[in-house]
Amino acid sequence: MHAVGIVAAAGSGLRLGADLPKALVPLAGRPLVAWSVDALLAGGVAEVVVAVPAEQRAAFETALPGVRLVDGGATRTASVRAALSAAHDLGDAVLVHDAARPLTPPEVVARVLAALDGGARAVVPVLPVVDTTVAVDADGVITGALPREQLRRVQTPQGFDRATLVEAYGRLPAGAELTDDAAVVHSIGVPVRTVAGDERAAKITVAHDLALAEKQVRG
Ligand SMILES: Nc1ccn([C@@H]2O[C@H](COP(=O)(O)OP(=O)(O)OP(=O)(O)O)[C@@H](O)[C@H]2O)c(=O)n1
Ligand SMILES: C[C@](O)(CO)[C@H](O)COP(=O)(O)O
Repeated sequence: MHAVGIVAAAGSGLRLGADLPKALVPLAGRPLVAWSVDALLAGGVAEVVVAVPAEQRAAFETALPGVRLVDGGATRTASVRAALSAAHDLGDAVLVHDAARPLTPPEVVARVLAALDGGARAVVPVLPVVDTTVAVDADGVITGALPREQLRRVQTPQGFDRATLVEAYGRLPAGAELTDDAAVVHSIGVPVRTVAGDERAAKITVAHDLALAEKQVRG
């Protein structure tokens, strides 16, 4: 199976609050996006396309020499759509990954690829929910507890049969924004399988996450 990786790296990282785009923020001296590209390649992806903020393209070319870059969009959905258009002729599988998950172990990538190889059209890595999880009303008052044994936290990379992902994005209305790519294929009725995720694949969202990742790298 020839798998192409798409790395969504065009976000600004408002919640992290750094003075450069989140994907370029260094972790142990290397930009987050470089770690995430390497994770995909180490796990068995053959080549990678990275969606970057158009106005920062030169900085990304420096951070990722020789890697194919495309201009991302205003939302994650738009960025993945742009990269998928650029990559649509490549490979029979596509793995979509967040630049913000730099320490994803290669085993997670390999598990996603193995499930695709086994015939799945859509695969996501997941983790159990470990806290009591509740719904609240507009005033923040709990309206009920959710059955956490049925809930999962969804990570990336998310893997797809290429034709399925292309069709799902093709049928998604322009301007629609979904929080991940599994939701895009689910919206056209494709079953999404799950494989085990990994706590080390945590998303860097706020400064505390970056501090934890630094500790993880430095041991
Ligand atoms: N227009 C966008 C927005 C997000 N992303 C990417 O989607 C991933 C997950 O998004 P998130 O962690 O929310 O990143 P940001 O949107 O940059 O963060 P924030 O919401 O704090 O600004 C990131 O790797 C980010 O670069 C993207 O490619 N294009
Ligand atoms: C794609 C994702 O990482 C799966 O958990 C998540 O939906 C991204 O959410 P964000 O709000 O764009 O960080």
